[in-house]
Amino acid sequence: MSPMLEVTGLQAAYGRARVLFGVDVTVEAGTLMCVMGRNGVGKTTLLNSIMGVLAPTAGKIVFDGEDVTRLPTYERVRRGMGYVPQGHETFPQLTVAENLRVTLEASRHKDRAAIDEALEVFPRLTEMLGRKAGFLSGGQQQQLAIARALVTRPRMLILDEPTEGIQPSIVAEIEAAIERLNKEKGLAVLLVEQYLELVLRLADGFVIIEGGAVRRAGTAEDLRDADVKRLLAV
Ligand SMILES: Nc1ncnc2c1ncn2[C@@H]1O[C@H](COP(=O)(O)OP(=O)(O)OP(=O)(O)O)[C@@H](O)[C@H]1O
Repeated sequence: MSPMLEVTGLQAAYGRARVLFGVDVTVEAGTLMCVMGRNGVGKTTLLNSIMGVLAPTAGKIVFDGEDVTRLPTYERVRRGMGYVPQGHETFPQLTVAENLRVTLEASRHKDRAAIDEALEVFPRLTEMLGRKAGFLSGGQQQQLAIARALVTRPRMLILDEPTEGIQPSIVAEIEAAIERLNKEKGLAVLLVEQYLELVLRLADGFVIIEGGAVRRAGTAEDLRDADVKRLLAV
């Protein structure tokens, strides 16, 4: 079986400032892989490069057997890569329902049932369909951001710190949703996450980025090693 996502030798830079020097990450179908590392090591840069938001300077990105390295972001989304960027981005002036609808209209399938499927994962949003996204709490906005990605019916979810700065009760709901999407619905997940306990519960594997490359990789169990913890310490 070929991997769902295979990233090899990925390099990225902002002008002359090089951030990634050759990152390799593989996500097998149906598994949850976590990307970790201290602040500013380039985790967001990695996800943006994988999605084509940022053009990598070298390397290859293969999604479900197809080389997508040169495809625009929307073509990657069409092929089943669902992206939830850092900072729970939504359209603040639109209602929850409108946020989901514009995503559906931009999707390839345009099947309205996808909105109900996404709401089923986050029932709390069902009570807020008429509310403007800008008036939701941070945690609810994060749920909406994930729900929007789900409306495209992705085969893989790419999530950038979905629990960052979010109240604990909603963090638990978001964790449960990610777990269900991965374990029950079989979605592959690539997750940037600093919350170690959550990673220990959900991840099949991890990579730690340092110095622009993968410094350590292993199973969730290996995250308990003292030297791994040292690589994560701020
Ligand atoms: N648009 C940009 N222009 C120039 N430099 C940038 C830009 N975005 C990020 N950087 C720099 O690239 C490096 C990696 O940033 P990135 O956001 O990818 O790290 P990160 O690991 O995701 O950090 P955090 O955990 O704080 O989100 C940092 O030194 C950052 O200052």
